[in-house]
Amino acid sequence: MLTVIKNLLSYMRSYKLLTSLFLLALLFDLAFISLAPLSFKFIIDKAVEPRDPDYFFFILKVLVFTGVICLGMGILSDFALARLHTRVQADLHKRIFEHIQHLPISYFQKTRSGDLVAFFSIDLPAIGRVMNVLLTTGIQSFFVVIVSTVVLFYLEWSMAALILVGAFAIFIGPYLLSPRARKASEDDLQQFTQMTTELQENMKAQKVIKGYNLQAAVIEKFSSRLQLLSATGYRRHLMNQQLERIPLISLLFINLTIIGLGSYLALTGKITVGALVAFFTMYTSMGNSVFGLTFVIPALTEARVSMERISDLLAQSREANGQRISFTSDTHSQVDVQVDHVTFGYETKQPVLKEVSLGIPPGSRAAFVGSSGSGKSTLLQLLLGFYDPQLGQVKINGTSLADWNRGAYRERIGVVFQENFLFHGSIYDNIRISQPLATREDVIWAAKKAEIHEYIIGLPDGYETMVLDEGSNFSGGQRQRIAIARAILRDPPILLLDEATSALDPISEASINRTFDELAKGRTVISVTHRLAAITGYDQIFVFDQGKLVDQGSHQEMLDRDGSYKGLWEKQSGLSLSQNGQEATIDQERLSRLPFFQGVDPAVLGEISDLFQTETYAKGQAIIQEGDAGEKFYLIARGKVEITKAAPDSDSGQIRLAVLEDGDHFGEIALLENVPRTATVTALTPCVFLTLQRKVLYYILSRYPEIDAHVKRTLAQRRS
Ligand SMILES: Nc1ncnc2c1ncn2[C@@H]1O[C@H](COP(=O)(O)OP(=O)(O)OP(=O)(O)O)[C@@H](O)[C@H]1O
Repeated sequence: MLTVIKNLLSYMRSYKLLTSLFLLALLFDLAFISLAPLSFKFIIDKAVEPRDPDYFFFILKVLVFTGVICLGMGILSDFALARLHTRVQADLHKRIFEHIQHLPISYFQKTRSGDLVAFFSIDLPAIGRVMNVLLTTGIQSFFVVIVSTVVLFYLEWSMAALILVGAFAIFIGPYLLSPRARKASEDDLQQFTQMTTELQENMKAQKVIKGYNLQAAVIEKFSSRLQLLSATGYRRHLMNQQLERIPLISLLFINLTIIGLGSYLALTGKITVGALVAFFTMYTSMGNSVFGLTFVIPALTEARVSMERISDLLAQSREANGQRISFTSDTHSQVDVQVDHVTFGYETKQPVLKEVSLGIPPGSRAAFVGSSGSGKSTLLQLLLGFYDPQLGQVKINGTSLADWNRGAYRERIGVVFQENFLFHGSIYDNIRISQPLATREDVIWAAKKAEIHEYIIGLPDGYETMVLDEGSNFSGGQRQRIAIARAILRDPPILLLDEATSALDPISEASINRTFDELAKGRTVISVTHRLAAITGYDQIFVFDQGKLVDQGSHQEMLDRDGSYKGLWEKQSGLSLSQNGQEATIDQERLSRLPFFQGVDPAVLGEISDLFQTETYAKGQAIIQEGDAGEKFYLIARGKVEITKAAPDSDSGQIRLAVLEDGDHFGEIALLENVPRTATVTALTPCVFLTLQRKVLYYILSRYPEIDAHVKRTLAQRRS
């Protein structure tokens, strides 16, 4: 209880005047409430029994006069409390929100969103409640109990002493129960935040849930969650009921004792009738106050849990922020990036980047390429200062990023992520967010560069069109273009692109890449991409494999070197897309590099390449479902897919086996025989595939028995 009061006082510290006004007004109010019952003693003993009307009216006038003053004071205290309450709540909301904004990205990755929401939906209201209850019922009851106790001792000490013993019993029960009650509150809160996290996830996952017909499974999972929540909720309610019930039983016991003893004392003439009536009235008022106090206890227990959660949050370290260096206007276009022996892992013992060193001179264009999961995006996030390396350092213009003022540094960065968040608000505001000083013309200029202007002005509300639900009323490509417009509008000296065109169709992609080329002049551009054709003109390409930098140089230099880049390039070459991105083709040479077609006559390969069909899939769409019949082979002409398998324990969902991208293939066993698919394949970005049906392939091969045998043998070997 003391901790809660101490915390409340610290929240109210900034409002000393308002708090003093409230307490003063409350004091008047309370003085009247607690002393009014004493008037019975004077009315009965000095006016009613001696039949003295003058004295009676005198007391009545005093009562009315002080009553009116106290009523006014009571109203004043209500106003003061309302203001105090809202200001303290607003302060706490702001303080928590502000603190959350400065927490490192890693905090958000390990914290469930339900927990964050609960700070605002559960903890702050609990603090608000206890503040109200303590400052009204709490203080009032406490004050009345103290004054009444003194007056009761003055009226009749023996009965007052009995009440004190009873009061001890009233409080000792809840005191002993409170650790269990607190634990019950904590458990319930934890279950509640887990439920809200699941609920939020469920809302976002509706397409996947419906696409995979998972309704029954998620309802069942949610029901189990609700059962756990009901169990903790039941325990919490029961505890709170008991906290209120135990004092009531003690109160009943005291009532009975006092009635018996009081009447006996009056009967034997040890106290006057006036004193007895005053005693009972006073005692009743005290009893009500004690009763009021019993309501304070559950509120205190809840608030204590919430205050602990909030102070844990506020104790979380903020993002490291060097104070020394920030950009000056003359360094605007001079950003030199050095990565110096950097080792980093999200989990300290599992490095995702190992001893990476590279340099990107000012005004140059660099690309990070490599297989999925090789650490490209992670390095980009280190360049953004989202994480700090465990070993080595990232240097910007020769100074370690740790010494930069991160806010000032990031203000000079334009970044386009793979997934770009759009805020609830107009398209105009969503673009302008990167440059609050931008004029309407600037915003339109950026939108034109990002090739989204024409689309926006075609909408009924144009730039004022509202973005709903994180941008669900726009396509992935449109969202990406809005994000590109944002980055362009910022006019930054350093542009970071993380698969910035992954959601665009090939024509738009080529055209946006030309815009980026144009924008690159005088800036440092760092692009993470798996689409090598887009970066052949870059000054430097860095190739990553399993967290290591394995090759670097220009496109041509690395092709000449026959290193890992050449392998990546060859995988993607020989596949082309029509301008509209709807038709893909594969050339003979590329086909001959597929393991099971190696050594096959070029003429036959020519025939086979004509048999491939183009299939397109939207992001999130299932291409193959585990268990389905397999009759097709897939080659990714463009896009990225995820291969997953149901976990052996059906509750754990899907296990990710691999991520494949441009030039990769899957499903070749289907060319051999119709066996059920052993995994599920889902499009992570919009995808274009070249597909080959077993029946169609075998129709061709049937004309070439030798080749037929060779292909079947190689496929069978690959299967084993
Ligand atoms: N927030 C995270 N917490 C833990 N591990 C992560 C996190 N983000 C990425 N990883 C892991 O770090 C490794 C490198 O991931 P990263 O995203 O940097 O690879 P990438 O080369 O950019 O891949 P992609 O092309 O698929 O985006 C992967 O094994 C990935 O699972």
